[in-house]
Amino acid sequence: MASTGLLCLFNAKAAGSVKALARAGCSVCFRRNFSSSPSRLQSCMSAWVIDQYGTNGALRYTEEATMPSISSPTEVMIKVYAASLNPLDASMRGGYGAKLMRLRRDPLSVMSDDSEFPLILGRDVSGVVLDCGSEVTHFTPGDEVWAAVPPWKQGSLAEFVTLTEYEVSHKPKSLSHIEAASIPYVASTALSALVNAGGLCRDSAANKRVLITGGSGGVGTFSIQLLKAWGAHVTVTCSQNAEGLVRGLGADEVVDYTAGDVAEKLETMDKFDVVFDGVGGDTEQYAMGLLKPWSGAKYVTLVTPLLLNTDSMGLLDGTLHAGFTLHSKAIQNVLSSGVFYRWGFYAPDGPALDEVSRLVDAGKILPVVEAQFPFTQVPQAFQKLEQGHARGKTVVRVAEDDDEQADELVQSSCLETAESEQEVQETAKQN
Ligand SMILES: NC(=O)C1=CN([C@@H]2O[C@H](COP(=O)(O)OP(=O)(O)OC[C@H]3O[C@@H](n4cnc5c(N)ncnc54)[C@H](OP(=O)(O)O)[C@@H]3O)[C@@H](O)[C@H]2O)C=CC1
Repeated sequence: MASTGLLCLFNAKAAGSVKALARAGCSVCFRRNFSSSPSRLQSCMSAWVIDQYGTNGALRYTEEATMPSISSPTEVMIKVYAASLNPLDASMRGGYGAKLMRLRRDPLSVMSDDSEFPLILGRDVSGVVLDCGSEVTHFTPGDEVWAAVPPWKQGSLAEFVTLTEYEVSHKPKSLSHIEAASIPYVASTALSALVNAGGLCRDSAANKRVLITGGSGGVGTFSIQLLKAWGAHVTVTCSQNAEGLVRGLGADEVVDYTAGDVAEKLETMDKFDVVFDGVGGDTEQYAMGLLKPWSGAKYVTLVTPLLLNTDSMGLLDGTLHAGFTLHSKAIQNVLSSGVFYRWGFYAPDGPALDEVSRLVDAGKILPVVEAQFPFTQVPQAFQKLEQGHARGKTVVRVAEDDDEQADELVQSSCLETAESEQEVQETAKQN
């Protein structure tokens, strides 16, 4: 370590604040100096990218990914501390949704050969604001933030990510970056689906009977807690070995879908106001019969054919086909039993995350981190994701906390000093 770095380190420590290191601009202590806008200092960053769609082998680590920049006055640049993985990341790595995402990224791309690669995956971020556009009003550099990165934007498996102010929220103070990164994407999805499609909200959910299928995964573990915080009665389907987890998060009733006919068991229960389906497939067949008829009850599924249709049929035909499927199911169900059939989707919503942040800091929502991996092991994190049977979330530590880094440096430099003092004493003794 350079002596100037050591000097900074001890001055900062003596001043009682290791963060003073970064403010003092002791870039020599760190791999990079993040205390100024990086857009002026560097043009490359570390990231995991894909250059083509494929299996895990398509993931490539590079230190030469293009730095994002603030290209509109409402954008915020974030230094990523932690990211987490969602099933969508593995699907997108394989090309799922490629046509629609490409159009959303760049509407002119359908008429050109411009490639979307290299593409950075990762939908959740917890980090620190580095730079803000001139019209950003809610954030300033240094703020700790969290966000769900829309799938059409470059993701969070990178040192930096740029989002619009509307997509970003202040991170809950009570959570570490690793814990915080486990929440935004599942929270944004659950909120969008439950509120916009399910018609539930803080003021209307009390005593509503809600069934969540797939309660042990990322969306499920968050939704149980959100609905309990809103006063709903929550029934969950999951495997037998996840019962303790979902009950611990507040589920009132749990049905083990691996032990016999799940539909039969659910049919013995009182009917539901909302079924929130994170499993799809057969669930749809029996879920309609579980809802209270002619009472405005809603079935909301996250497992929709929209992106599969646009991938296989093209944008126009795929969208029309998906729209036809949705409308025919919706009409059939509302006419036959007065229940509403709806699709739920992720939607970016920073203000909704502000509300989640308050619930987290009030102790009403806990992060459920099942596994965490260092940034060097992103392919292993994908392997874990693809094994399925999630019990909460898989998180990637993109950067270590500056305090921890500085403390480690302080400790190692103290060690170096102690070792050199010992050497001096030994040399003196020999002389
Ligand atoms: N439309 C949209 O915008 C979005 C859609 N999604 C989709 O929602 C679904 C859930 O997402 P997420 O929670 O992140 O996924 P996870 O992989 O985190 O969780 C899925 C959970 O479901 C459990 N499970 C599997 N089969 C069943 C079953 N038959 N009955 C009950 N539980 C089951 C799994 O555990 P085990 O196998 O051990 O039982 C696992 O705990 C995914 O299909 C995802 O793609 C998610 C986000 C946005």
